[in-house]
Amino acid sequence: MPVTATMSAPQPTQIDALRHVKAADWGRGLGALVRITRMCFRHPWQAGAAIVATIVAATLQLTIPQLLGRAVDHTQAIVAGSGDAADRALMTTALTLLAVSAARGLFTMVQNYFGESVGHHVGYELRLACYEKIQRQSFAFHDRMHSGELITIGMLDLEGVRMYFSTGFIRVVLLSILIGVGAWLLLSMDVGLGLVALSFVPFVAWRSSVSRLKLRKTWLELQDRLSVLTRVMEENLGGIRVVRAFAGHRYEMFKFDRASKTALGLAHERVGLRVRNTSMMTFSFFAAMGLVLWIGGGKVVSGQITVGELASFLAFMTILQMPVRQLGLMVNSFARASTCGGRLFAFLDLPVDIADAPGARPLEITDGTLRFEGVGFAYPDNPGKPVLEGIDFEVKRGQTLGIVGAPGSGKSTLVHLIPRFYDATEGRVSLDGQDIRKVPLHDLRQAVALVQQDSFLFTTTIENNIAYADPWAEDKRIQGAAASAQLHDYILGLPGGYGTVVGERGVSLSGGQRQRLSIARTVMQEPAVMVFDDSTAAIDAATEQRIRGAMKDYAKDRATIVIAHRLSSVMHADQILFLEGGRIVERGTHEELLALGGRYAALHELQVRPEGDVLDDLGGNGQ
Ligand SMILES: Nc1ncnc2c1ncn2[C@@H]1O[C@H](COP(=O)(O)OP(=O)(O)OP(=O)(O)O)[C@@H](O)[C@H]1O
Repeated sequence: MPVTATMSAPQPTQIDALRHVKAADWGRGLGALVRITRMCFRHPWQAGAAIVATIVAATLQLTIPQLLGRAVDHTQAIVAGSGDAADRALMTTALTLLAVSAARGLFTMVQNYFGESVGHHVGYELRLACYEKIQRQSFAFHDRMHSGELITIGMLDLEGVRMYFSTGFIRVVLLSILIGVGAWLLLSMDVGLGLVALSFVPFVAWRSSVSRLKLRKTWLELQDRLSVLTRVMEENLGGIRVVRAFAGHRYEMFKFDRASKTALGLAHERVGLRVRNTSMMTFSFFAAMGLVLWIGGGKVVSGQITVGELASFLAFMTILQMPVRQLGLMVNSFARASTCGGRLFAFLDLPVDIADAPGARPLEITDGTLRFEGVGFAYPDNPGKPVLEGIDFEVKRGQTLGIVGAPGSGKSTLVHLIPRFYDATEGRVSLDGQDIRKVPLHDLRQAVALVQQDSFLFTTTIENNIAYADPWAEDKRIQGAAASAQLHDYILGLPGGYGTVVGERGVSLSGGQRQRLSIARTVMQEPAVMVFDDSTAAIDAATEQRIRGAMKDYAKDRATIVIAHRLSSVMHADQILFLEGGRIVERGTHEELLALGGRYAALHELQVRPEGDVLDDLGGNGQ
């Protein structure tokens, strides 16, 4: 009975929403900040130590201006001839100042160390979670999400979240104490002068926050540009052969230059903004300082305050200047963490559509029979257009099923349903009677091996590439698998033998050698169902036959599916399916299909008869 898939795939709209997480999404941003803060406090010792150290360091820092003021007054007393008592007082104050500065340095060190440490722990946990999510997401997700975008989330967004604790949270504690208590101390010394001394604070705090938010906006745009640049570069490197073959370097340079120019423009804008704001903030600070000197000087002359108290005011202002300027950094850190965290968590929270069903029972292989019953499938981005319809077949252990059909007829899609790269949208796929959606994915993928069209190789030794499914396999087994794939002698001829490292994406091997290496890798897996998806296209017919001969015994223990455009690759199969527009339009053995005189027979005719004869039949003679 047809079963309709019920699991919820990440909908295209969810992926688009993730792509467009904006700074203005306050609800999501606030949620992200709460979540990051909770993650930070999952390391209570480090977080607690950082907060306590921050409070102590800030308190110590606030005593410095008062000590300085006192030292100035003692010095004045010495100058006025107050004698030994003033001398001793100056010495004590100087030593206290030294001790307070050293202690403050020490606590700042503890604050930085543990603050960073919390960030690194959170970064580590999120990095693993991201990587795991990427591994678990379905092909449907990866079809829609470019790898450059995933790298941006996993690297840049993660960095924004990682920095939050030390540059955002801890800074709130530090700035609250420094600005709050500092302002109170200033005002309690002299309200009028205190207000003048603090006059630069609102302006600098406002400028710093506004400019940081503007810088943040340009940073987000820059990040978008950088992600485009990464994508262009990644595609260029991946398709370097196509670029060279088509002499496409000028066009590639044009694309890269266009993206780089926008990034350069944004970088200039950012520098301009920063320089303007720094100058304005510095000016307002020194203007306030000038006023304090002017008014405070008058008060000293009139005897309302001492020189030491005036010095304290100036020292307080200097100490306050930095944290007030850093308000912008703090605001930026919050804004960055909320957007980056919003996007990161939106990604981490996306549903995984292809996953173990609740209560999945272990897969039990008995007869090794694969069955498709009324299977239909449509890709998620085009649900109204089925790519497969009404697919029924059965293939047993020891049997071979051949699949042929024009490009785009749905052959690869069909076999991608077996290891659940995608889930059928109609009907049922079963292995030994067990619905493949109801068994653990790990069991299923161990039982199904797929040699794909694109034979991807890891940048490691040939031996490691072959033994990917079983890294602890004995050399004998690895060499046996290579021999079945007709690759053993070739590997022995290489300078490093099985230890030869194949280059990035296996570029140092030819297409046919790469395909044979993928076949050897699949042989190592010892699956119940083995699928060759046009994986001998780059191998000559004679070698392919030798591979088939060498794998005869091996094939007895498993069901084999072979997709091929070359009919000699499938004519030996127990059953051949001819696909057209996602439907099986013919089925039978090679002989039966030839006798039928339909599409398969026509294709056979095309492949075995000389080209001239075929063109004659088609109404042309090739002239
Ligand atoms: N990831 C995808 N997302 C959306 N549509 C897809 C995707 N992959 C394939 N298609 C579409 O599904 C149809 C069947 O493609 P499929 O790759 O299964 O054909 P095929 O018979 O294996 O072709 P070929 O012989 O060229 O490998 C095609 O129309 C293709 O455009």
